[in-house]
Amino acid sequence: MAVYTEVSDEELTRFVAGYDIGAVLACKGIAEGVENTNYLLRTEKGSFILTLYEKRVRREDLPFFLDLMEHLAGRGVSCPLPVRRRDGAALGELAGRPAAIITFLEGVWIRRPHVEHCAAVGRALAAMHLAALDYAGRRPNALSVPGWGPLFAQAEGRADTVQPGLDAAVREELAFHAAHWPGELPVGTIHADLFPDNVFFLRGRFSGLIDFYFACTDILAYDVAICLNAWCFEPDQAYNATKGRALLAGYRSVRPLSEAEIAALPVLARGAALRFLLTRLVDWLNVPPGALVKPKDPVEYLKKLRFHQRVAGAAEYGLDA
Ligand SMILES: Nc1ncnc2c1ncn2[C@@H]1O[C@H](COP(=O)(O)OP(=O)(O)O)[C@@H](O)[C@H]1O
Ligand SMILES: N[C@@H](CCOP(=O)(O)O)C(=O)O
Repeated sequence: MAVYTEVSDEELTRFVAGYDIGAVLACKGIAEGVENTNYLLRTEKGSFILTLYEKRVRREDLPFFLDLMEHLAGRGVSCPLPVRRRDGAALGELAGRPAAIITFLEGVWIRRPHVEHCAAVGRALAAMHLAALDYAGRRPNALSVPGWGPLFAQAEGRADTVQPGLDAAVREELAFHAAHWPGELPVGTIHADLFPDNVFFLRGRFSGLIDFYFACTDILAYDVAICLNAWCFEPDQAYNATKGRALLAGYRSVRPLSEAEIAALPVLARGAALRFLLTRLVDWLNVPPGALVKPKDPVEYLKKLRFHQRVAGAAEYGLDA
């Protein structure tokens, strides 16, 4: 359960009184997510998500995320909407943290995605990329190549306690990306964390996207690579090319991928694997005392990285011609 910050009844009542959503009927910590504190809030006007933004979220980035949700929803992307306070602000302060209330999205996330879910997420990702083309907000990706070295420094020589050889493996990979990261691919607003737990389905059909708190301005095909990692590996970390083919075909049915984007997929997928390996490693080694959170396994992403290192070309991801 990700609840880093407890909220007293008095604080909550005062906070919610700033909104036009009626009185609080119930508020429960949510047993999912690892980044922020989330509560399911029920009021006289319905169900909402109350989020208190934690360590990785910089306060100055919050308008980018909240405005992006409004922009996407306005362009027909199914995603939560920030609820505005009576004074018009989408962002407030609760228990010493920046906090917002967003609308509740109906649906559930899929624990064991099938091929059709991968196709649906490919389509949804491409639709999000297109809908965000005219989004004016810009946010450089703090978790791209220049950020990976400083992130790894937070594991301070402790990587081998998690997996022998991990320290050297990460150092080699950092050097590889410093030399090979592609520079000329189409850039736009990316979700950057579109894992199965951030995509909802209702009665078997795609119902929407959540959790835009890693969204940033970066290479669009990098977002595709993140999804290949998150959706197309089996629990034993074997790559499933049928799922990969479905995800890529779904994406390309909405937004074509250029030859350069396709050629770059193996490097982007390696980078995506390293990025999540690093955040998971740092989180694994630094669980805040008393926090109700289950850190995610970094070694899972080392295995994915090893797969991409062996890939000879993008065709291995299951690309149709
Ligand atoms: N708008 C929403 N509608 C419904 N459920 C939500 C919504 N936002 C978050 N949740 C629930 O909270 C969980 C954690 O949210 P998430 O944004 O992924 O957390 P984190 O910021 O820690 O990554 C989700 O898996 C989902 O169960
Ligand atoms: N998706 C990341 C963790 C952060 O996302 P959350 O939505 O699960 O809080 C990972 O799997 O490492």
